[in-house]
Amino acid sequence: MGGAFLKGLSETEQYTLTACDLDPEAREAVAPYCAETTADIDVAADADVVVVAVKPKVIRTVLEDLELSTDQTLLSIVAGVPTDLIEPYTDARVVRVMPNLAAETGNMAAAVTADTVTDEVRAILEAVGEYVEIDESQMDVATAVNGSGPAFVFYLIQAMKDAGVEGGLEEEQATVLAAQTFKGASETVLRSEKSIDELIDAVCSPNGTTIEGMDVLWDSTADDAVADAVRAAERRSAELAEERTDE
Ligand SMILES: NC(=O)C1=CN([C@@H]2O[C@H](COP(=O)(O)OP(=O)(O)OC[C@H]3O[C@@H](n4cnc5c(N)ncnc54)[C@H](O)[C@@H]3O)[C@@H](O)[C@H]2O)C=CC1
Ligand SMILES: O=C(O)[C@@H]1CCC=N1
Repeated sequence: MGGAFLKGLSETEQYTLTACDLDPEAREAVAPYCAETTADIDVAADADVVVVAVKPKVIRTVLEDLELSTDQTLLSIVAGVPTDLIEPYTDARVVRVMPNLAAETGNMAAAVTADTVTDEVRAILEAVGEYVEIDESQMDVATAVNGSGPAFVFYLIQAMKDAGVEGGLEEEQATVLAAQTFKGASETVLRSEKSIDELIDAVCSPNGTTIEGMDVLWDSTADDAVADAVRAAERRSAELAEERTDE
């Protein structure tokens, strides 16, 4: 996720980016997008904003090694680790963000804690996509919707693509048609003033093809399955917080 963030930010040419990772392969992978890559965490002392992008179980070690001052911002993208567990380890202002992998293409959906976000962080998030400001109590569900969400959408694109292949399309043709359809539909939802129900209605020509497919979906439990997936991810995000609290 840190690599996706770096790649997206590098495209904007607005930031001087330094990547710090213990793994040489990880450093090599992001080197084209950074001014510097290093294993030396002390470089963080020179940054205005320090993004912590390690796995939840590693964050404490990293926080113990980071020495930041009050004029710096520590932006944590670590799932399930609340601000109040991070703050005791640092003098920096702590802002919690749940990003997603689409940062890489400048299409990230992110959620950020409203009571700690600064204009500096807003500018970073805006540079690589769209963000919403939420209460930290909503972070677990946001983690499920937009953090884990890309995987759920990949799954749905695959289901649509597979149906296209089964109907006779080439694998590549079906992939382009399914993925571009998700992309176009997403743009429509973001830009249109119509509700999603009104948009569905606009695609359903009277006695046409879409209404036949929609009747199948409306009669199915597809929406329940999606909601169950979001709830399972949300539960796991809350569990991660509890596991951290236990330590
Ligand atoms: N993968 C995703 O789509 C998203 C991930 N996140 C969050 O981002 C964080 C990272 O997740 P991933 O990128 O999936 O994991 P990852 O395992 O791919 O990346 C973590 C990186 O941290 C490095 N690392 C481990 N210990 C370190 C240390 N002491 N100092 C410096 N670097 C160290 C590892 O070498 C690795 O390159 C997690 O907390 C996750 O919850 C949040 C939103 C989306
Ligand atoms: O699966 C995970 O735990 C991370 C957090 C959100 C997306 N990936």
